[in-house]
Amino acid sequence: MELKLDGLCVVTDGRSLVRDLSLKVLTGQVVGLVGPNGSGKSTALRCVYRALRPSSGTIWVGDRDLARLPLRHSARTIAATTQDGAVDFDFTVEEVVALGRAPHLRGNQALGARERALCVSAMERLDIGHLAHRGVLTLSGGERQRVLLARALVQEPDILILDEPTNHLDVRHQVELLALLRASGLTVLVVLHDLNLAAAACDRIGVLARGSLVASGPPEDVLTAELVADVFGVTASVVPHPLTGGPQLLYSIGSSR
Ligand SMILES: Nc1ncnc2c1ncn2[C@@H]1O[C@H](COP(=O)(O)OP(=O)(O)OP(=O)(O)O)[C@@H](O)[C@H]1O
Repeated sequence: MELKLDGLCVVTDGRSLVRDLSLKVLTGQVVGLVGPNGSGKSTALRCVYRALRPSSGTIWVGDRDLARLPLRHSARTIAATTQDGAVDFDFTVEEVVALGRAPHLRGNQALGARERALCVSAMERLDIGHLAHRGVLTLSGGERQRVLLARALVQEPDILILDEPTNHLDVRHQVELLALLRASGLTVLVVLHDLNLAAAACDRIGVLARGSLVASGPPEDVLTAELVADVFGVTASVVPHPLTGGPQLLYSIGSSR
C-alpha cells in the first residue's frame, strides 16, 4: 500500500518543526529519512503513526486520508516502533509481541493457533525466541528493540514506520534487520542516522534539514559529498561499494597523530 505525505506542516508554540513536507513511499519500497538531530524526522513520523496531528497537510494511505480513517483501521494498516522503545510494564517478551495482534482482536479475545504461530515466527525472525519468557524490563536495549520490531510484524501491517530501529543493535542485527525489511514486501518509512546503512538498505532517501525536505531520490543521487557537507557540516568522501556500487561515505576525523 502506498504512503504519501502531502504538504505536511507541524507548528508548535509558533515554531515550525516540519515545513511543507511531501514524500511518497511506493508500495513495497523502503524509504529512509535522514537529517541532523532536531531536523524534524521523528515529528514527521509521529504524524504518520497518529501520535501527533499535523497543523496542515494530508497523509494518504493508499487512496484514503489518514485523518479520516477509523483508529482501529489505521492500527491494522500501520505499525510503528519509536526511537526510545519505551515499555512501561514488565510483561514477558511473548506477551509484548502478542500485543501486536490487539488491533485485530475483539475485547479480551484469546489468540488463535495461527496468531500464536505468527508470534513464534516473528520472534524467530528477530532472534528473540530464546527470550520469550523473560521480562522485557530485564532486556538489553538491542534485545528490547527487536521485541518491538517483532510486535510490529505480528500486527501484519501494510506500512511500517520505524524511528531509528538500528540504534541499539550490534552490526549483525543491524544488517539482519535491514535485510528483513527489504525482504518483507512492506511499505517502509524508516529514520536512520547511519548514512551508509541508509544507502545500502533504502530504495530512496529523503533528507530533512530544519524541518524542510532538502533532497530526495535514490541514494546515489542524494548522498553526495556536497550534500553531506551542506546538511551535516561534515567532510566525507563518497566511494562506490565494492560489491553493489552503491554510495558509501568515508569520514575524515581530525587527529593530531
Ligand atoms: N512537543 C514539542 N514541543 C516543542 N518542541 C518540540 C516538540 N517536539 C519536538 N520538538 C522540537 O522539534 C525539533 C524536531 O524534533 P524531532 O524529534 O522531530 O527531531 P529529529 O530529527 O527526530 O531529531 P533526532 O535526530 O535528534 O532524533 C527539535 O528541535 C525538538 O526539540
